[in-house]
Amino acid sequence: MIKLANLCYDYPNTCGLDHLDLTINTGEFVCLMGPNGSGKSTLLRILSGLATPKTGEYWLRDQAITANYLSDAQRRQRLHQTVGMVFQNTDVQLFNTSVAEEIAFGPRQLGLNDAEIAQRVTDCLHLTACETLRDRVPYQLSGGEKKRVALASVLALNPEILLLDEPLNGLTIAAQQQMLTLLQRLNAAGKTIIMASHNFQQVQAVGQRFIIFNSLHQLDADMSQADLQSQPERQAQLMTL
Ligand SMILES: Nc1ncnc2c1ncn2[C@@H]1O[C@H](COP(=O)(O)OP(=O)(O)OP(=O)(O)O)[C@@H](O)[C@H]1O
Repeated sequence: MIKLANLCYDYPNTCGLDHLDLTINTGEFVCLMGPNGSGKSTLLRILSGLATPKTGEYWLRDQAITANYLSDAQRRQRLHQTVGMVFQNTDVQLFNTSVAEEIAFGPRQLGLNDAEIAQRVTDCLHLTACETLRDRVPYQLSGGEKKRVALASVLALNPEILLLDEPLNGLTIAAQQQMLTLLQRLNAAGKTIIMASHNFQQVQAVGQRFIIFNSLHQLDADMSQADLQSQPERQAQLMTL
């Protein structure tokens, strides 16, 4: 579904990703791990179309996602319908005056009718356990509530692929477990989940595949949950991130 070939991304003064080759198949639950600054967020930004690589290729099914492709607003919208992103800092994502409006925003941009929009809002509020937040101002919510609302607003577009940048940050252990349970349910329903996380303790039982970057912004390891379980040294390393 996703194929990256020899992909490099440079910021003005530093490398973001160095020669990445990666294939992610439909329905996988992938955890991106690695030290601070190793390139996890950069990869998510590229996958979501917010950044384009300097060199290399990004293919989504049989479509090359290039700067030229993304220069067209309709194609960008098509990508965002397929690939939804929950940002690390949810404040950049929440800008409407109520939670219900926040969730309705994407479907409205798609031109859905009022009944369809209302249905999606109700469904996504329910799915993310945000019903009681419906009329609240998103900006005034707690960190954990904001994460759930940001996820609800992304789910309202019904994307096939969900990208999440540190979705457990700032959540209590109970809220982390709720978030992971929800992501597992979405994965079981067919969504591909690609999640950057430092929290190996929590994600080790949930992720089916672990893609690990090193401090040189390179792919250090790519292993299944079963492979990882047989490598205590690697587990110990991930515990320190
Ligand atoms: N906007 C930016 N401008 C310049 N350099 C950046 C920018 N964003 C990231 N970088 C650099 O690119 C490299 C990769 O950063 P990235 O944010 O992708 O890492 P990360 O693995 O997500 O880190 P973290 O775990 O701390 O969130 C780092 O060296 C970082 O300093």
